[in-house]
Amino acid sequence: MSDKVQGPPTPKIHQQEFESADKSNPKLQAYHTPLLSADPSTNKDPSSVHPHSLKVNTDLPVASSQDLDQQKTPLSLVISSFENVQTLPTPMAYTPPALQPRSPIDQLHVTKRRDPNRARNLNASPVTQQRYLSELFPLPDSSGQRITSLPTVSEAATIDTSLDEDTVENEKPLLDIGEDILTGYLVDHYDEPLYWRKLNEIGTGNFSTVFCYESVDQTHPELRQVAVKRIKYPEELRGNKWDDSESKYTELLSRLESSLSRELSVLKSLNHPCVVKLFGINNPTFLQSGKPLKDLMSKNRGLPPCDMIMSYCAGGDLLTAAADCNGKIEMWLIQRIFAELTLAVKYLHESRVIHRDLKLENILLKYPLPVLIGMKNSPLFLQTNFIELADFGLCKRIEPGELSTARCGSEDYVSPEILMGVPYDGRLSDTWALGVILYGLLERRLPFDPPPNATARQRNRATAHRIARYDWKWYHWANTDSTAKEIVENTLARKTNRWMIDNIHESQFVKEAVTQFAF
Ligand SMILES: Nc1ncnc2c1ncn2[C@@H]1O[C@H](COP(=O)(O)OP(=O)(O)OP(=O)(O)O)[C@@H](O)[C@H]1O
Repeated sequence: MSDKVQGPPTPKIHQQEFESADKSNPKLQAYHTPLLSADPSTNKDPSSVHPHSLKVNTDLPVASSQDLDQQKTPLSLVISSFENVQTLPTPMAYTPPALQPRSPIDQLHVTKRRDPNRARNLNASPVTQQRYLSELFPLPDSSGQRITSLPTVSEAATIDTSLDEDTVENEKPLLDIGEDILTGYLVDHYDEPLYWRKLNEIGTGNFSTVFCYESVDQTHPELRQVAVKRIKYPEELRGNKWDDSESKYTELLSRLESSLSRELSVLKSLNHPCVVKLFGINNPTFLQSGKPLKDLMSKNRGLPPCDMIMSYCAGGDLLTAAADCNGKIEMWLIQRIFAELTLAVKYLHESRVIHRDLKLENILLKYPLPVLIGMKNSPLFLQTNFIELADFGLCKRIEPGELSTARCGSEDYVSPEILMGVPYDGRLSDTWALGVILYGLLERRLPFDPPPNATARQRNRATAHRIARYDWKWYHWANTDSTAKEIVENTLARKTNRWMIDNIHESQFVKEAVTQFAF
């Protein structure tokens, strides 16, 4: 059904000059931040722009070049190969009007982040950027500040509201047994608290900091080590400084609440070996209430922490793992990882969930890469999954045939139709991102990076520009055959011809691996 929806013609994109943070170093390549726009009333908060973000003016459907001329930020210093990855893309961040003076344009920022050090806990400072998106329909003028995920009206979370007020009233007080001890409750077992001890920080994203915890009593083998994803609340909502009678805060709070509830409710409903598991939560209200933040705030005077207790992936994320070995991952392992990823996405799509943020950073390895490689000759090889797909902060439940409008995702992985702001089939945008991932693993660079040996002009061209023109090609694999190539060629393609997840699943490359799995 969605294929019948025609996108606009390929946009004309004007390339303009930008400022370089270090013009003296020819090795530094710029990642480009396209300026997109959806709501003419939207303005940008200059303080919200990540210092490493780069904006390049593009003539995409909604922003005039004159407006875009006014926007300049420092370069993102990125080397677009795994050898020297410094930052990689961050999801699009949308800045609602907030209290800023109104500007003639509205914007959707695609910001950069991704320092592989973040996953190695090398004092990576949490990035203050926020994820997200713009909507095709206008946001209320009162919607303030930069916020996490912005659910749309049509994307409201599916929450179990059956318990609501009573549950909240009768909830047991949390035990306070030291700041390194986490009290948590398993999903649907909210009467029995369990305890974990903090070990270390294992990752940080725009919306959360992730820690490794070990179980205090060690009774449940599966729960011995867990990842605890602690939600970072938007600065504006931290502490008790804000005035909850002000509509801009109320709006921000309800968007945050809706987004968080959606992520939790989807995660709670999923059960697949290749998808990260939500074991529990530090406070049952987050899973039980239809309005957890408001309920908890009224009791706590301020936002209480939200700690999601999840399955732990000791190998960290695939981007960092690939960077650690300069992207040199053997073909059998690429095939294995990609086949598992295909199973995960197939499961999601069959469960009517779209992920919308598929990328190397969100593919977690169950064990460190050398351990996985060592498992090749072990009996466990086919019996255990190697990856888990994580970060459901932008996911959405869809109805059959439903098109989405929220413009969200991460710069290098975003499909042309999302970029152009037309209603899109989220399943096809997910398979586009799968094509980007597989290309990245094969070529050790992302498909819409400036080409190797790029001219200055090519380097300056925005990623969005290349995406909108389907401008990618093979380099390492130009003269070599592989069954993997057909997947990339059929996913980094126009939506009318693009493969769905079942096509990928049926491809020789994936089928060969999947038919051997015993998990
Ligand atoms: N279950 C886990 N096991 C091990 N590491 C994890 C786990 N979950 C997350 N991490 C690490 O923490 C990082 C951030 O997690 P996640 O992507 O869920 O956070 P986020 O704030 O939603 O990020 P983003 O800014 O991409 O939206 C991951 O890239 C990964 O390195």
